[in-house]
Amino acid sequence: MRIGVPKEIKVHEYRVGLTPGAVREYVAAGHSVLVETNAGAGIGADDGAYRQAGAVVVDTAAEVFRHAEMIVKVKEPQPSEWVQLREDQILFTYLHLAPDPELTKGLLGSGCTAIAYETVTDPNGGLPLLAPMSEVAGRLSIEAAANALKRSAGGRGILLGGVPGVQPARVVVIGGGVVGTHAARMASGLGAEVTVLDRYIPRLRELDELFHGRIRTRFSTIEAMEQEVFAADAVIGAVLVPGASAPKLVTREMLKRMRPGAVIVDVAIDQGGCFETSRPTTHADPTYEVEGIIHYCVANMPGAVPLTSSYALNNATLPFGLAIAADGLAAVLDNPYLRSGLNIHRGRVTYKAVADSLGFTFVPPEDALAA
Ligand SMILES: NC(=O)C1=CN([C@@H]2O[C@H](COP(=O)(O)OP(=O)(O)OC[C@H]3O[C@@H](n4cnc5c(N)ncnc54)[C@H](O)[C@@H]3O)[C@@H](O)[C@H]2O)C=CC1
Ligand SMILES: CC(=O)C(=O)O
Ligand SMILES: [Mg+2]
Repeated sequence: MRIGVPKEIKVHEYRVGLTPGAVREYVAAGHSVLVETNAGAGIGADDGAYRQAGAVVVDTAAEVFRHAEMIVKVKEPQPSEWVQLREDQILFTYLHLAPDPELTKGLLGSGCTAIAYETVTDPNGGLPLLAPMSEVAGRLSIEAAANALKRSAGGRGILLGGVPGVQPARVVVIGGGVVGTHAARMASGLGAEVTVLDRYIPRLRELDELFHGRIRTRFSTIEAMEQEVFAADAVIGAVLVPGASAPKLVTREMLKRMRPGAVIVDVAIDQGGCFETSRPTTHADPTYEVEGIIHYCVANMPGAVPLTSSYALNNATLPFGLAIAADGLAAVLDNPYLRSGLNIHRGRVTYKAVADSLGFTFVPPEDALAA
């Protein structure tokens, strides 16, 4: 198969769909790889490194989109990218369609087959292609909170870990999955007081074991949420209902009862965010204030640490990308992980939570692929 890797064009997005090492694996398996010039600049991989790995380096994204049978990216296609997609093409990348009707319509109109990293699902309900970036974003969320809490940034001026004799910050993490666990690990490691809210009790048990009592866990009810959020210095939004728009768990009214200068980091913003007042921001201008609360809502947090993130992402995507390259749509039909990753195929929405969120008719992947 001919694989194409355009340079990422989202604001301050420095990751790359394939590292030179991943290119080498595709080439070793008999595929050809087209890479846009400078696609790897953000991870210090120059065109020479890609050529050495066996890629053909081309001058423009247009050449990549014209010739490739499968496009491998990181972020959801931007408008100038989705207009270049076509019916016989496979797109393999993060999509986050539920909060994005324009992108969904664009992909439907292109006729392409779009497989979303974030809904590729293992037999236990785990999300193996989301997990590595959730690990990164969870860890970064505490750095973001620490920065925004500084007085010079508009925050309360509290140091996460405090110092001997002065109490540390209270960090509340809503959602104890991958993002939440890694946020809790960083925050407790820095000495903050950490509480994790989740509505899945087995997960709370696992966290209790994992942290040996160094964090508190609470079952997520409206009452628990209010008590924790009102007393928090920083709140991390880390919930997920796979593929669906995030539930709005903290309202604008609730912000009025929070501590002035407290910070919210809405990691779930890529699925629409779990705070009523969240709107996507970029690394160029990451924060804004509502009701005296600093909001950090960057939808591509791992893009800030592209070296770590690109390698972590490629480790996870490589076997699936190779399977698609080997067998095309047959791999998507046969492999249950990839079947659950299929979000769009030839003008149909094939992921139920996306269809439900946006009001489209859901067509099961098996039916869409058989048509
Ligand atoms: N902004 C960014 O750059 C990035 C954002 N993310 C996003 O972070 C979010 C979380 O991802 P993961 O941790 O991987 O998901 P996950 O599936 O591992 O964890 C989600 C957790 O939320 C819990 N949950 C669901 N509804 C809840 C509710 N109403 N109240 C309390 N808990 C609830 C679930 O029980 C689960 O434990 C996703 O939206 C993901 O796309 C991930 C990576 C980067
Ligand atoms: C998961 C995601 O949205 C990201 O890594 O940017
Ligand atoms: Mg997005």
